Amino acid sequence: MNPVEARGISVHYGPRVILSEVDVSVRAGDWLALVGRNGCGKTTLLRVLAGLQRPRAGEVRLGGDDLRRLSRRSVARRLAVLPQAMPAVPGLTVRQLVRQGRYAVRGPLGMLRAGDDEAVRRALAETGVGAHADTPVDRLSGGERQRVRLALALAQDAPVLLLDEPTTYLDVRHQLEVLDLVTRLRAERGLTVVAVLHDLAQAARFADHVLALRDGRVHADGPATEVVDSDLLAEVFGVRGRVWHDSVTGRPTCVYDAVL
Ligand SMILES: Nc1ncnc2c1ncn2[C@@H]1O[C@H](COP(=O)(O)OP(=O)(O)OP(=O)(O)O)[C@@H](O)[C@H]1O
Repeated sequence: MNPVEARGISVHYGPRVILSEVDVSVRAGDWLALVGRNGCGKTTLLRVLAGLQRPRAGEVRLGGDDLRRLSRRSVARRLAVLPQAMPAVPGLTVRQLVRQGRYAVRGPLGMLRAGDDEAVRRALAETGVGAHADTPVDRLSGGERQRVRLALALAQDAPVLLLDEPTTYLDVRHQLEVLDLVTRLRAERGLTVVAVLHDLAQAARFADHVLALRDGRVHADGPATEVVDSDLLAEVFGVRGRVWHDSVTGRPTCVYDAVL
């Protein structure tokens, strides 16, 4: 049973069709990257998979169970979402924020237990922000904040991680740091990852599978090593570029040459 499966997802905003009959299938332990131009519906699809948005048509199944029949808390035990933005509460410390991940699992009136503190401690340590546990989040750098966001999602101890543009606003070093961290956590925790990524080169390097959206439909879906090529660059992003397979990693590498 796949941890995440979606069939025939359609989303409309008024007369605008954002997604049309989109299928998504993510196997346990897999990393799927959602790619496509700005505004093509990547975030919308991620929100549908997370149960944060109801599609007009289609269904999502988590581990074989219909998402519509699962409680919010039960969904939180199966998947955690790293959102594009975090609530800006002045003075809120890193530990206080990351603890919210446990409330997602327990519910707003749920009492936290000893195991919850351990889950928070582990999430802080794994993301390298333990030293900042008592620092207000608003005093951290962008790179540190992104790791705190990841810690917040990890504190849920869910087997599936949904990431919405985890590298936005980060310099190239911090982008790699976050993607390396996700790679490591995925191996250590056996996580399944679905990530919206803006950069096709990063998707090709880090993800096993790539699903490219175009005009609200799935334009390509398959192993990164097979799907990412210069045709995809041209058809999905409107960019002329070169793609070759790195001799060391075997992964596709992209260079962007010109706008088509
Ligand atoms: N609540 C809404 N009401 C109307 N239109 C919306 C709403 N939310 C999103 N849209 C539109 O739906 C389209 C898809 O948005 P979405 O955020 O899913 O795209 P995206 O591929 O994630 O974009 P980006 O790469 O720029 O983040 C966009 O054109 C957006 O303007």
